[in-house]
Amino acid sequence: MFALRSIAAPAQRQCLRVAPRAAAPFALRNQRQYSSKGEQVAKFNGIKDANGKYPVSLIEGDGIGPEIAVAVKDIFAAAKAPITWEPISVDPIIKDGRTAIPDTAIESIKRNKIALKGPLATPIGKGHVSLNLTLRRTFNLFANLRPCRSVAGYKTPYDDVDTVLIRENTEGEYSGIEHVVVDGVVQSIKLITRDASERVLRYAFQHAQSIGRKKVRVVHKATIMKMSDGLFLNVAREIAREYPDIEFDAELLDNTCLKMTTDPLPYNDKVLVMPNLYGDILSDMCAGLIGGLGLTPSGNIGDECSIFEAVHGSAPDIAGKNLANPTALLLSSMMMLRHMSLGEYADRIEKAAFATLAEGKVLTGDLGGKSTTTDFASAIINKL
Ligand SMILES: NC(=O)C1=CN([C@@H]2O[C@H](COP(=O)(O)OP(=O)(O)OC[C@H]3O[C@@H](n4cnc5c(N)ncnc54)[C@H](O)[C@@H]3O)[C@@H](O)[C@H]2O)C=CC1
Ligand SMILES: O=C(O)CCC(=O)C(=O)O
Ligand SMILES: [Mg+2]
Repeated sequence: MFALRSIAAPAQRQCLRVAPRAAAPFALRNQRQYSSKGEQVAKFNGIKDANGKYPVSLIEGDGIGPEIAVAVKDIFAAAKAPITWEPISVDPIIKDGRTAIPDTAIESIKRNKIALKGPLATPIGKGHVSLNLTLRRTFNLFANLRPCRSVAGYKTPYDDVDTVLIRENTEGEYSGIEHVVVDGVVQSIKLITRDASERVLRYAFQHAQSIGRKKVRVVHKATIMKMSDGLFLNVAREIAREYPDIEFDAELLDNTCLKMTTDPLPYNDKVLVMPNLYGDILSDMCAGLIGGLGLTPSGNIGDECSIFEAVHGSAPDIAGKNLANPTALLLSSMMMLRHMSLGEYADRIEKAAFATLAEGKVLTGDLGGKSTTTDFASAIINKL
């Protein structure tokens, strides 16, 4: 039925028209929400504005960010989603010698309790600390939820991929604690704490329950990082005892990479949870299994507020050319709508987006098409 496309040979990719996959939307549907301490908390409790709409802080971001943000805004407007965008700038400032985001941005996100974010570029080797990390730390967004599902109509060597990856989001290898020991010798500290491990692991078990998965797997390298990954793994074993109905096991990261790229389907019944950098890398790898970074969403989940963003970065190689695929940010905004209990809008928009992808007539270059970001957004709007 499908023309086989090779991830390694994008030039030979073709699209076929197929019926859209039955509505099986991204995570957070029927989501129970929990605090980092594991208590069930009230659903999203943002306050509507005078027009009866929820204000959402919007960080358009760098590179392709503004282009894909316009696409999402146009689609939301066409779907009459009850959202008022509140654009904010997170241009870095230095506060007490550290990279920080401006107070106006912090106030906006705290007030609205929710934000949609485009990609933010990080300078290499020098300059400010990653603003993505700064946001996650500032708002204590302790879990990064990264689901990845095959898209009907876009054929890759792997059919029906449906992985759910949860990444510790505030410490680990991303701590950025580095110093020069002596000239030519630097040290970088991977910080793992019991507290941060507990809250993300508990979230992983609760998320597994809420989406009906019976298995949680920790991905680690405690053979080598015996103390840091060892602590994460030990905490996982402790938390697992609180969830006797969920099967728990652990796997070494390198083995996970091998197995997922050989046959990802055995991962479809599991929730994977892991320290920060492993989740960063594995989530890009998973995107590769289904057709690339243009397709994968994510949510940074915290107790007070949550920020939704694509897995991808600012894509400087295609920025400013109207070539980017807005699907990843759009699906992130669907996760956001479901988080806000606005699932009926998410269902409608998602159906139109998946139908457009499945039809294969209007696709961006990353999926083998020739259409622009704007054309793709218009095609979705036409289906709404
Ligand atoms: N959460 C965030 O804001 C993230 C930010 N970054 C930052 O982004 C910058 C660029 O990083 P890269 O390594 O180039 O990774 P990237 O994710 O920006 O791009 C990797 C490749 O995927 C393609 N791609 C990404 N998103 C796409 C989309 N929506 N449609 C079509 N193609 C897409 C790009 O064209 C590029 O070939 C860096 O400064 C990095 O620090 C990287 C990852 C996440
Ligand atoms: O902050 C950055 O520069 C990279 C972030 C990243 O790769 C991610 O969140 O997946
Ligand atoms: Mg990444």
